[in-house]
Amino acid sequence: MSYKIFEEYTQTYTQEMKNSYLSILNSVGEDPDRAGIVKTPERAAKAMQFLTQGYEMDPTEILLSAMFPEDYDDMVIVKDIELYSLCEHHMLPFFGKAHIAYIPNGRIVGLSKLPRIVDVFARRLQVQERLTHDILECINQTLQPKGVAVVIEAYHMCMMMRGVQKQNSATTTSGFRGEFKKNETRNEFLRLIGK
Ligand SMILES: Nc1nc2c(ncn2[C@@H]2O[C@H](COP(=O)(O)OP(=O)(O)OP(=O)(O)O)[C@@H](O)[C@H]2O)c(=O)[nH]1
Ligand SMILES: [Zn+2]
Repeated sequence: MSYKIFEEYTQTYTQEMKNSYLSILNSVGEDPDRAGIVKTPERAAKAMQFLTQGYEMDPTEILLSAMFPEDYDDMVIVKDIELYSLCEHHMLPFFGKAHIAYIPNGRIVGLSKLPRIVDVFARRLQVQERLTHDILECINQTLQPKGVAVVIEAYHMCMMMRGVQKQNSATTTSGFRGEFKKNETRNEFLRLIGK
């Protein structure tokens, strides 16, 4: 897509979202012309575009852009990667941390690319289980390591500020492929991330 077409597409999309937020303001009983919120439909549209920008990004391309041949074949762990996503049921935030490990199979990946792909998948409407598997499968299929593991711990605002209203219940999801299916390897990873 050329820059000009992309700009037009973004502007159309912003305008559509702006109108939607305008009608939400009306629906909640607000006066959309009130000074404090007159620009809110546009701000909210831009915020939502930011929070869902992952649909426009290609995580495979990100990993492929920084893969290097290397003989290291022990565990690589990047832990405590903060994430912010939106649950697809209520479009309310869920947030927490991802921990990722892999065992290289002749090549390594630039470390920053792991948090980058977490963001690509987190900045879409998600459920925590799918987010975990999206990250896991992307690394498994693109890097083809000897093993890969992903653990996500998150708090869901839809369970905190509404609905069941539980403030301290974190949800943990995990996925393991290859070598991490073995208890010994999996336990080493869980110990190193403090679980
Ligand atoms: N499995 C899973 N469920 C989620 C996630 N985020 C939100 N949910 C749940 O999605 C469910 C949607 O259930 P519904 O009964 O259709 O919606 P609801 O009436 O708003 O449910 P309550 O939240 O219980 O009030 C709720 O149980 C949420 O807690 C997630 O990442 N994974
Ligand atoms: Zn929800």
